Amino acid sequence: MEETMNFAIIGTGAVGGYYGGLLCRHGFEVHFLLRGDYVHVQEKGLTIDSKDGSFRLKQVNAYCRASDMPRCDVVIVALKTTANDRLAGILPHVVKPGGVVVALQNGLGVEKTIQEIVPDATVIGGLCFLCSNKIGPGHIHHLDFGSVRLGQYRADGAAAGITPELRQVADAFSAAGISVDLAEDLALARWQKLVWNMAFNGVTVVLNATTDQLMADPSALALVRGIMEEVVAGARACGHPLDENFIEIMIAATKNMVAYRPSMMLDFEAGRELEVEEIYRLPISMAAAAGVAMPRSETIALQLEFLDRRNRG
Ligand SMILES: NC(=O)C1=CN([C@@H]2O[C@H](COP(=O)(O)OP(=O)(O)OC[C@H]3O[C@@H](n4cnc5c(N)ncnc54)[C@H](OP(=O)(O)O)[C@@H]3O)[C@@H](O)[C@H]2O)C=CC1
Ligand SMILES: CC(C)(CO)C(=O)C(=O)O
Repeated sequence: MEETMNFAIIGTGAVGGYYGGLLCRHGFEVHFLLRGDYVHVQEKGLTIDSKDGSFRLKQVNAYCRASDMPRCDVVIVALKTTANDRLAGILPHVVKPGGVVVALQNGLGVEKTIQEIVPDATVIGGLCFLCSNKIGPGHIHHLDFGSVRLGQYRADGAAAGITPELRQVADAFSAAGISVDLAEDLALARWQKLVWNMAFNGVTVVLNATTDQLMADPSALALVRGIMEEVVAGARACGHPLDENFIEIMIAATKNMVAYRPSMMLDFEAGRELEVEEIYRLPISMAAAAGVAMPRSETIALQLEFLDRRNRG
């Protein structure tokens, strides 16, 4: 499959536009599904401003209807999770029999949703360590980082190990210049990423402060740390043994990071719906079912829901 592997990008925004753009630039056949930017991208292509080297793709395969797209070997889902209710009308049209779907999204539960829609597909989860933003029609600004951790989904939540499909997708990403590492246990990797996302995505919105401002203030840092402790406890109760010193690793990494607005803060500022369900509600309810309460995270989730409703009228 590798030589002729073709890709569909479902949601050509900060993540889909960036990684899809890199795959396309490398020479892979890539088909982009768009919404608001369709006419612009069909006429003018995609522009990627990147700290690793900017580039323009003058002509791309652009679509506004999934039913017009060819079936692809690898379908990359890069919608906001708030749009995942659209996937049932999209994926059955674009996934080749025996194909692979890669969910490049934050939070929990996204692979389960996808597997239920396309039961015969191999489903892979992708965790993006990326700072990217769509700043105009077909115009992506990649600010920092860019690596992806890929792991294969299993419905029972057990570690799937490193499968041939996982390697094939990783090889294609690497060939396109994307830094990839492989997770033997996708569920563990998703909880690890939540340690950062549950602490920073919501708190930056609620306190209207960037990551560096939170790190510099003892009260905000105590809140961040407290949420991280809850996530580690929740993960452990759900059978994913996160190490206690993982928190210190995340804190140290954030201290060394540039002042940053996580994707949820960017969504809030742009008036977009917040990904509260997958980043907060699902982990909180899974931890509760396993006997662990997450009171700080619950409070942040309630505040986010209020702010989100008010923000979007
Ligand atoms: N941005 C980042 O740096 C990071 C993001 N993530 C995660 O990645 C995921 C994707 O986020 P991101 O790329 O930032 O989001 P964006 O909002 O930038 O991109 C999503 C794209 O999906 C498009 N879209 C929405 N609904 C449809 C539809 N029905 N049909 C076709 N296209 C549609 C949107 O179109 P339109 O342009 O019309 O709105 C938009 O361009 C999220 O889960 C996020 O949390 C994770 C790490 C970092
Ligand atoms: C961790 C980070 C910042 C990406 O690297 C992220 O997941 C987000 O912005 O939501």
